[in-house]
Amino acid sequence: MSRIAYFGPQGTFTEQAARRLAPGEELIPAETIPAALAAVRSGAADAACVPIENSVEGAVTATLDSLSEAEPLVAVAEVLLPVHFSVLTRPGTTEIRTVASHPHALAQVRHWVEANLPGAHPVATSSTAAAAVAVDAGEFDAAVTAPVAVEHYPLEVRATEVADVRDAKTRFLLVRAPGELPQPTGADRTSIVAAATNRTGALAELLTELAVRGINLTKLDARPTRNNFGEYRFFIDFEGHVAEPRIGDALAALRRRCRNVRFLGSHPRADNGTTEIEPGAANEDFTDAIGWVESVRKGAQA
Ligand SMILES: O=C(O)C(=O)Cc1ccccc1
Repeated sequence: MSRIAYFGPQGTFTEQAARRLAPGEELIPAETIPAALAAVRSGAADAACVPIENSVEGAVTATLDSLSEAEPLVAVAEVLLPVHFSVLTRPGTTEIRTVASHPHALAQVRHWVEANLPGAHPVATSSTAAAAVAVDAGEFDAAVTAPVAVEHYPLEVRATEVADVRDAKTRFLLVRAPGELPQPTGADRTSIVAAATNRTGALAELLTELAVRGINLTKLDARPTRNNFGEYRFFIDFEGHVAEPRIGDALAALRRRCRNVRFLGSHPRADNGTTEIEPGAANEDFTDAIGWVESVRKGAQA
């Protein structure tokens, strides 16, 4: 059985994602996202499940930052979960003055809280389930949690299906130490983090390397390197798998162009997205073109 570290404690959305991505495996809760990833780096876990992107709040920056630091890890699978919340209190609570949750959850229920719990103060906790733990301990009055949290903590459900934005979704990754990659499926996602050189047009050049090969971006985030003010790393997701000639060609170009490129994985997409390929940018076009250059070099044809 594999050991899967996940961003816990029990009852987080990430635990639900881990159950979907690694059914039947041993799940080990970690208190923070960096701790879940550190468990893989130290060998305490075989893989980790972490949130990466939310349809309302955007990137989960703790995940981006931890993936760009320390030993490289690669994403091997992803799952997309619908996100709506339950509001839990200690049984018998009459007055709600504080509402605790993960910042991504608080951001997604702000209007609901204003309308339904006027005057209640939002308080950030490390995860939605950590908010349930804190409410159970009497630290706060209400927790905004995943629906499953009530099965783990002795709290009462005050509201369900709470969400300012309907159909919000969060994408979660299963991350491992580098090793054998998942096979390409034809509907894959590749992720990298690149440090562009610090000069005019560097990011545009980097993106052009993808654009000229007809590669469709699915996400772009910038995060500070934390070393020099104004210096950023770019986290780029795009359609395709590194095993494909067109993607390999683009990665080789980025490797030439950038100060540093880290490969963060190629794996099947969970959003049923199709891969758009521009005319002249299909794998066969790349293979054919490379073959043609080789034959020109050998003097076989011009
Ligand atoms: O705190 C959790 O339950 C998480 O897994 C992170 C999160 C928070 C809000 C929406 C989706 C995921």
